[in-house]
Amino acid sequence: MAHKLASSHPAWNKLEQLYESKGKQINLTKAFNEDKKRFSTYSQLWKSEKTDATILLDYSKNLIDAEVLEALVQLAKEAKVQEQVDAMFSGEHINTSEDRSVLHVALRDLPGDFSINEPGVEEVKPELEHMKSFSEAVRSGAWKGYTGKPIKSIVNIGIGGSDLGPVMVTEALKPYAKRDLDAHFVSNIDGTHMAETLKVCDPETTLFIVASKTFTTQETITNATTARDWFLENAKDKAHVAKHFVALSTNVKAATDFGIAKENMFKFWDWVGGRYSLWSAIGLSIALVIGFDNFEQLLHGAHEMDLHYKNAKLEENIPVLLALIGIW
Ligand SMILES: O=P(O)(O)OC[C@H]1O[C@@H](O)[C@@H](O)[C@@H](O)[C@@H]1O
Repeated sequence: MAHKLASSHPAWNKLEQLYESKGKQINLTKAFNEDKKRFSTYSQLWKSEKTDATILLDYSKNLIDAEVLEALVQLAKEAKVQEQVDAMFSGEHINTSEDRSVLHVALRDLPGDFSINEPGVEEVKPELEHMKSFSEAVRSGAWKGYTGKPIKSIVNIGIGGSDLGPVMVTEALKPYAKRDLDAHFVSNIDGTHMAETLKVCDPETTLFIVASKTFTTQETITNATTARDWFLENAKDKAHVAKHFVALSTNVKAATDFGIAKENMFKFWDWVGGRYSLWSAIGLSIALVIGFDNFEQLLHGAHEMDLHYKNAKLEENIPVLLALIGIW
């Protein structure tokens, strides 16, 4: 599908005119005083159909009025947003720069609502099963380090999408965390980040998670090599690496060359963009910290929002409204 600049659509001109004629003078205090229903007009309560979760989207405090909102929705129509959404869910290659599908929504479609036909989608559930058995073994203490002790610290080594998503979710969901399992995230190429982390870790009880879609990212491979050298200084025998290093990657060959055992690899697919990868095997650190059942709940919640995004009309579509207001 050909992409056009947003500014090439007629609604863009309309928005520019609206901004000049009144948009830049919209005053919130005045707007609320003049319209007692402003909050209810420009807010939306989303309710889950499966749980008691609700999300209140309050966009009444943005500098918009009915005419601006209408022009923004018109822009979405002219840009064929709905068609693009449908193209994404049907596996079309909307990632035109890499000529790939964009199917992170398949990672959380556990009920199979979207019937996505793309190689790899059928592997999502077996991979989740692998994450479940592994994370449960580590959390219960059944998974033992090379001297027979249970794991006490995990260190996720990754950068960009292979770091930020898990960092954000484990922080946000801290109340669900297993408190006797320390989680560290090392992303920085500055050796201090790894050195300071290793100071508080014990090689006998530390699990390293090398998270890299490509497994070629310089920062991550450098940090992973530092971690492996540190580990082997203590453990001596390379055979022990299998108990302390796992890989999350689409590049099985490079992870094997690094020395990761096949059964310690958690894979995902090239249709998972880096910035959306926390829902894939990249989320292993999340499952370890909050437990696999909670990780699965996270996937279910995201899937419900995917259903809303796919099915709600543009005027009531929470992600679309937020994106449009972002443009304004
Ligand atoms: O997961 P890997 O392949 O190590 O990439 C890590 C990060 O690298 C950056 O350069 C960007 O491409 C990010 O989108 C990506 O998440």
